[in-house]
Amino acid sequence: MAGAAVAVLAAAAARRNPGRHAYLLSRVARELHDAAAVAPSAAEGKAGTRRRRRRSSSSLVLGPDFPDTWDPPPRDAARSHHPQGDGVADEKLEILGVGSSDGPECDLKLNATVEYMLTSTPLDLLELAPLSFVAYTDRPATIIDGKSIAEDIRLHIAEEVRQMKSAVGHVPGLAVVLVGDRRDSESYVRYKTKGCEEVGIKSLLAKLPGNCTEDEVMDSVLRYNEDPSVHGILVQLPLPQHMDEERILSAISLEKDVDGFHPLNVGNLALRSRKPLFVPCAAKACIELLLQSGIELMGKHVTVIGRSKVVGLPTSLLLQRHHATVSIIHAFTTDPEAITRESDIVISAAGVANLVRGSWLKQGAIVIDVGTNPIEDPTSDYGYRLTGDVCFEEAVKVASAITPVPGGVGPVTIAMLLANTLDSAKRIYGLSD
Ligand SMILES: Nc1nc2c(c(=O)[nH]1)N[C@@H](CN(C=O)c1ccc(C(=O)N[C@@H](CCC(=O)O)C(=O)O)cc1)CN2
Repeated sequence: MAGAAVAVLAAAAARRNPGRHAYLLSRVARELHDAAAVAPSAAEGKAGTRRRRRRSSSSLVLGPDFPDTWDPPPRDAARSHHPQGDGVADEKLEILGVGSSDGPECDLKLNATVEYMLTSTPLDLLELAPLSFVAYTDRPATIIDGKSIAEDIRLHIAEEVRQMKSAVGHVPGLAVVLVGDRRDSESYVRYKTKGCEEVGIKSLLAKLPGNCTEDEVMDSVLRYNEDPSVHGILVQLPLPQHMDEERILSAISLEKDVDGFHPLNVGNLALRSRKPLFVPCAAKACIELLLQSGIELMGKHVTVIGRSKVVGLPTSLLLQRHHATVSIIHAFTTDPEAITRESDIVISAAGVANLVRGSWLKQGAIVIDVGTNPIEDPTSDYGYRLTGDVCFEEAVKVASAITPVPGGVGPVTIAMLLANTLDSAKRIYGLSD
């Protein structure tokens, strides 16, 4: 909302409710401040450089509400994106053969190396190239720095939490239900608790043994539903096999469902005429990373790999709300490479290490890697390390922008959870914009 419009609303609300007055005025100041900030694009600067970003508000994340008329889309929106310039004519490309191999990371063999001076567009080149060849540019992709984006978002949330505290005397509260002792789940819950501490959100944890009953989990959820100091509730997934996940997630109060997994929130995300109260955090993180990198979604061909409730499904629904053309790839898809090779943007949430090879990508594609897969690594202190779904060392040579693992989608996912918890508390205290 424009700063001036917020100012008018703030003045009107102040007459009705002086308690909101100070809060809304500080929001006006922030809106005006944000309006002056320049939204960066991946085209600007090198990865990792600190710069001011405009945070995408919840309504921006849900996408613009345009009707489905079948007029041709604006030309700009449909053009393919290359953050480091419009097209790569005259750019030197290395054409590398791909075959079986002893490559270090992604089992890549380079059979032949041919250098071309490219005088046409990358697409033309790929059409001319034999299928078994992949074009690698000598200009590596921009690395989208999720850690730094998450840090900016947390600073913004911390400021809003302080304002809430002085306006209504309360801070947002997040309750987590953790069942069992999976090491990965325990780490993710630790990140969530630490994130809460950093921004001033109160966190509560119900830790239950893996052999507890479904009703004990339900009791924790129902207790948090009734607790007025709790504005967000999540049940860490996966739950042990013997539990009915859908029953438990449906028991979370719709107004506190900060993971957005309640069937009504998922349904409202799927229906374009409706607004869900919450959007799942990883899906929101993918869109946030793309928008903050200045990447246009309307009219783009985006392929989502995976269709889980946690990432793939909500991401594909959210992308449609942004007017992207969405392909969904899953374990039964025949020839997934053929689909990804046609895509402007590839978002992978398959949970399979190094599934997406360089040869799966179109030159200049944007790659968002949601996978965090543990793979054996005797050189690491833990005996394993995390790797994404995408073979980074190959993809970085083909893509124009890519998220790393770790340090890409993960930290922004946690930041989105904090943002959802703040939004929930604002809604409950009548402080929403
Ligand atoms: N109730 C939920 N359960 C699960 C969700 C979820 O959103 N809600 N998502 C995943 C796990 N997850 C959050 O819960 C999650 C996964 C990974 C990260 C993250 O920050 N990863 C880091 C690397 C982690 C490391 O080094 O250990 C990164 O990518 O940089 C955050 C959250 C399944 N369950």
